[in-house]
Amino acid sequence: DKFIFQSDELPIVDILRYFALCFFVQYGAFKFYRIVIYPHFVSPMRHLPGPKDNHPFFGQFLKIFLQPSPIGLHLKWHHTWPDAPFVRYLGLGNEETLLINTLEAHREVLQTHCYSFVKPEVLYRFVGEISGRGLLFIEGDQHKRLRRAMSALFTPRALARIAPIFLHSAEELTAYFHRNVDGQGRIVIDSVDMFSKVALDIAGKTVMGINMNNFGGEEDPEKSFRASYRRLLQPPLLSAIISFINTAVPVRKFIPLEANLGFIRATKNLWKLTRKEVDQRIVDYDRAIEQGKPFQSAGLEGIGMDLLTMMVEERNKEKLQDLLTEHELVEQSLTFLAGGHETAATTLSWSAYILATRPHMQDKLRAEILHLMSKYQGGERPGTAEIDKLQYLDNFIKECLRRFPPIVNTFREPIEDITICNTFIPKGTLLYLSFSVANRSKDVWGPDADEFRPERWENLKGEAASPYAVETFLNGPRMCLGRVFAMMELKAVLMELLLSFRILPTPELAALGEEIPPLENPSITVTPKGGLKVVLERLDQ
Ligand code: HEM
Repeated sequence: DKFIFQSDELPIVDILRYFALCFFVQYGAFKFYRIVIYPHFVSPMRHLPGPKDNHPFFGQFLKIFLQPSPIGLHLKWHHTWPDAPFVRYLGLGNEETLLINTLEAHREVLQTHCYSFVKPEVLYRFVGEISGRGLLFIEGDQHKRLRRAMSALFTPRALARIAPIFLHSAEELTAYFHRNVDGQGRIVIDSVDMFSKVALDIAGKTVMGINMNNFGGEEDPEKSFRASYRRLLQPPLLSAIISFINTAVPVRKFIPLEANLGFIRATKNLWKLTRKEVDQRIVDYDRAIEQGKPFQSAGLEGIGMDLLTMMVEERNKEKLQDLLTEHELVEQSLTFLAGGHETAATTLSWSAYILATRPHMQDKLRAEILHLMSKYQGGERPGTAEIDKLQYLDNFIKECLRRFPPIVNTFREPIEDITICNTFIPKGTLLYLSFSVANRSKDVWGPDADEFRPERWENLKGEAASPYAVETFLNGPRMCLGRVFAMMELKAVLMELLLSFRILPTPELAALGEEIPPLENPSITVTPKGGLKVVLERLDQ
């Protein structure tokens, strides 16, 4: 009996062992092929130009993060092979990655063959946890449909309903500075932290019609939007490292360290807070309509209209309940909040840095604004259409967005084998788009591409006149939907600030001269390392 029992059992155990062994041998052989053999001896892209000093397993992955700047290595490769449409390098596990390198290659990927590319999962793991899937991550026909619906919120008419909020918030900001100046009419601010608060305050009002009150009151670290975003966007080093590893290998769920758990808690909190607002808005909006009253978000005090309410309006008007489900409204609100606030904040801190270190630009900008203001009296402010006509302000912000694009990079991946600029790219290859590479090409912008020169926008020539010469908002069907919105916001804040305050460098900043401050790395945004302090001095001082 014993013998029969054993002979029945053994084959199952043996079979399992055999399968396990086969699985591991095959997996090991496959990984060996993908990591060692394929990229070096088989890949059709192996002869493309690119760095060859690869680590046997990490490729260039570690080097990118050990640089003093998150954009340095890609810029260096661009300058080494300026004419190559793509620069090939190896990432973690020798994954082949193509840096989109020339203007033509950008146009082909983003416009001509836009829908042959999707955003890879790696990008979702990079920002999607914070921004939600929303319009940013939806693909193909679904994207076309949602984009059409969302575009209704960004027409000039729709933006005119939102714009007064920018001016109002900018006035609130300067009032806050006035209240907090010292006896000499000065206040030292960390522009990174301060503008992050400002931009989130504006996003709270314009996206969801709520007052996040980032300039006053107690902050509950577990509950406020601000605390959650700060935890996610300015994470402790270990948390940032885990996030970067998570983009390559999805390990987030398996790391029980506090640095990771804090990230997960902050993300959950953002979703919870946003869902609460969306659910409430749908109820309040429907109630107002039933009662025949126009709906107005409580946080806006009648100043303007927010995107969430406009989405609910649009969903009712156009019968879009299948497209704009409650879940979709949450995702979309998160996309607008995340997409709009840290980007604008980063641009404002770089603007403050430039204005503090280049006083002649500040004087010129203020003179232009004061000239416009001379037409208005008694605290009255021009509308956004008038502000938009300020040519130097426009050039200044465009140059800021060109020279300091706030986002480090984005990714694409072809959904089929494709040939772009005579380069065969197999399905699933990772394409890396560096905003700084696109915006700072010397071939396009000339030898002074790295200099900050607003005047260059007065007379764009040759390739610099192409929309693809600046990719800060991207181009083509997946271009940023909030571009005009963002420009209005930036102009309103800078205008108000320059009307009341002189921006001066701190002694540390003055010591840097025109040298660019060091940057955070790793980071999603191009942000000065450890913040960037400037002094604001009342103009009447
Ligand atoms: C300086 C400010 C901003 C910058 C630099 C910026 C940049 C970008 C970039 C580069 C993309 C494309 C990402 C990709 O496809 O990989 C994008 C997409 C998007 N942005 Fe912005 N953005 C800014 C402000 C805003 C604002 C204020 C909003 C909304 C209130 C917004 C909403 C969106 C949306 C909805 C998309 C997805 C578009 C689509 O895929 O169809 N952005 N943005």
